[in-house]
Amino acid sequence: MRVCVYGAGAIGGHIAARLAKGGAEVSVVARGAHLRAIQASGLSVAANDGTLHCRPSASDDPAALGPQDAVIVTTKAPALPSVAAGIAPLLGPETTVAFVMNGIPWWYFDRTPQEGRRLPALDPGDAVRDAVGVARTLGGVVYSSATVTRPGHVEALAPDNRVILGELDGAMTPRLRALAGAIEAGGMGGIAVPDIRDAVWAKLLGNMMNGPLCLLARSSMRDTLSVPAVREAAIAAAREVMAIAAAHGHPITGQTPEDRIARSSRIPHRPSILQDLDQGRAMEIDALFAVPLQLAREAGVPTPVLDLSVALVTRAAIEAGLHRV
Ligand SMILES: NC(=O)C1=CN([C@@H]2O[C@H](COP(=O)(O)OP(=O)(O)OC[C@H]3O[C@@H](n4cnc5c(N)ncnc54)[C@H](OP(=O)(O)O)[C@@H]3O)[C@@H](O)[C@H]2O)C=CC1
Ligand SMILES: CC(C)(CO)C(=O)C(=O)O
Repeated sequence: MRVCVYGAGAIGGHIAARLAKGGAEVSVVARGAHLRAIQASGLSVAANDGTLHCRPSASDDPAALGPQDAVIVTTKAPALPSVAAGIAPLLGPETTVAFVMNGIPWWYFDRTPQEGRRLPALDPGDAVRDAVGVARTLGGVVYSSATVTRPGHVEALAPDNRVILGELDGAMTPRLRALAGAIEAGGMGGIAVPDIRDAVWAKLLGNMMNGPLCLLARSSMRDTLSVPAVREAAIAAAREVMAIAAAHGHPITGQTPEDRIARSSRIPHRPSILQDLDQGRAMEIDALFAVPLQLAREAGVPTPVLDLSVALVTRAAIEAGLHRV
């Protein structure tokens, strides 16, 4: 299977290495010093089950990589317009494109009773929709705590490593199973599900519970959540996310806020949105925080803890020049 990972940073680098380990023919779109390091020495991932190393074809020009069986997009949400502008050479008539990212996705209302509704903050001018098309699109969510530690090197040491994929209409199609299987073959969970929106909300629980608080504390999940008052705020935020998800028909089941916080409290990872603030990169404020809170307002769900924490981190992002309203 020919698979290109578009935006092979922390998460994309980890997925690319897993795909290569599983036997897929992998290429990556990357840029800058990270691209040059991959071209020169390959991609290394320090994972919980050992170090992975692969030598994918790598370029910042998708035309150099050509049409694929599948493309996995793993950029940050604010980079999606650049993906829309670049992706055409990777697409053949049958190419699947999986968006494996955090937050509410641009395709959220497609193939639902609200078909036709758009989320302009997530896909300005319908650029991704027009470039990729809904028919090719798979939704995706990833559990992994990953960081690019230096060009060409990713660290992803936490034990929970899974990619969850789904068709937008819930069908369990051969292309969905094939891509999940290619990831699974590399030793990372590759799970095909019939309701990817449930998985989107379950993942958002972690991002909304931890993200704003870690941003305010400028600290890892483990350090931030070690403070009892902060842990209480995180539990309150998690309850708010669960209420929004349930109000939109995607109840988060099988875990309590306390379970989720106990898991996060063990991980010395700086959430990727904090890594963006650290490194001066555009922040995923809309996908992770603003759009979910817009959905809360629409459903009449009160979210006082998130309202305050998100307002503060949005201010910080604007002040840092990493977000625009
Ligand atoms: N890191 C983590 O632990 C987790 C992250 N996520 C989610 O996964 C997604 C990816 O996050 P993460 O891997 O951390 O992000 P990274 O910033 O590490 O990786 C994204 C990569 O895409 C590159 N990129 C962006 N646009 C282009 C382009 N047009 N051409 C070539 N390369 C491009 C970036 O380059 P450059 O650096 O030059 O901008 C960067 O290397 C996000 O939605 C995030 O929220 C989900 C779970 C955990
Ligand atoms: C923090 C984590 C691992 C889960 O909430 C994440 O998704 C991120 O770093 O963006």
